[in-house]
Amino acid sequence: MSKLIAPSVLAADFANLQRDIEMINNSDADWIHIDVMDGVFVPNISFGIPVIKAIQKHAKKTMDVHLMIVNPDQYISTFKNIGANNLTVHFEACTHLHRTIQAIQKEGMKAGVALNPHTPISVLEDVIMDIDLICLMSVNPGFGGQNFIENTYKKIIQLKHMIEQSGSSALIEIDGGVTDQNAHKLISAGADILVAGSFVFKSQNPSETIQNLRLLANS
Ligand SMILES: O=C(CO)[C@@H](O)[C@H](O)COP(=O)(O)O
Repeated sequence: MSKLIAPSVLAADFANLQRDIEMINNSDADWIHIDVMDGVFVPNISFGIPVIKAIQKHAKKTMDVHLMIVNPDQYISTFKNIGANNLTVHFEACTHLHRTIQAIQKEGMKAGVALNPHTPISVLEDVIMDIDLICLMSVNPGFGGQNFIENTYKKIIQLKHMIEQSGSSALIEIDGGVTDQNAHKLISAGADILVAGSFVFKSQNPSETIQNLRLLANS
């Protein structure tokens, strides 16, 4: 399977959101990554339902929605209705994680589980067969533009091993501090999807940057 690039619109220009979504549509990007932050689970607030509805009107790529919120269960059908294809919740925010995964899949979406940098991958042992996507946070969630945490490589290797041993088909997504300096190494360690916000949107030519990341990921 070819490796996927998911630009994170957290770093887009919100005053020109349609332009930036169309840039993603016309680029080599595979998914569009959408970060929802509630100011409770993480110390920042990003955007919510009305903005995602506006994104849906223009987005032509898979909408990969990452919830950094407490009580995600109460919004699952709402996110389905506004176009989410993948819905990722945080392990640290879910009391009944298995129930949450089932509820997401029942709505016809792919279910993802995200782990904060301090959370060991061993917490996924009993749900690994049930999830479609694991998002390893390679920065502390809440903000774009942070430095990549090097310990992530070790976690990718451990997770890849767990996936192979179990026979799970879950994909590994890396989120935070992804650049052209670490993209190839992340894929070599076992990553399947790279989320990149600042590196794409703060570059001179975001479309070319996406193309370059995709080449590096698949080289
Ligand atoms: O979830 C998050 C941050 O909490 C990410 O999706 C960021 O949007 C990644 O941004 P960069 O580190 O690539 O700027």
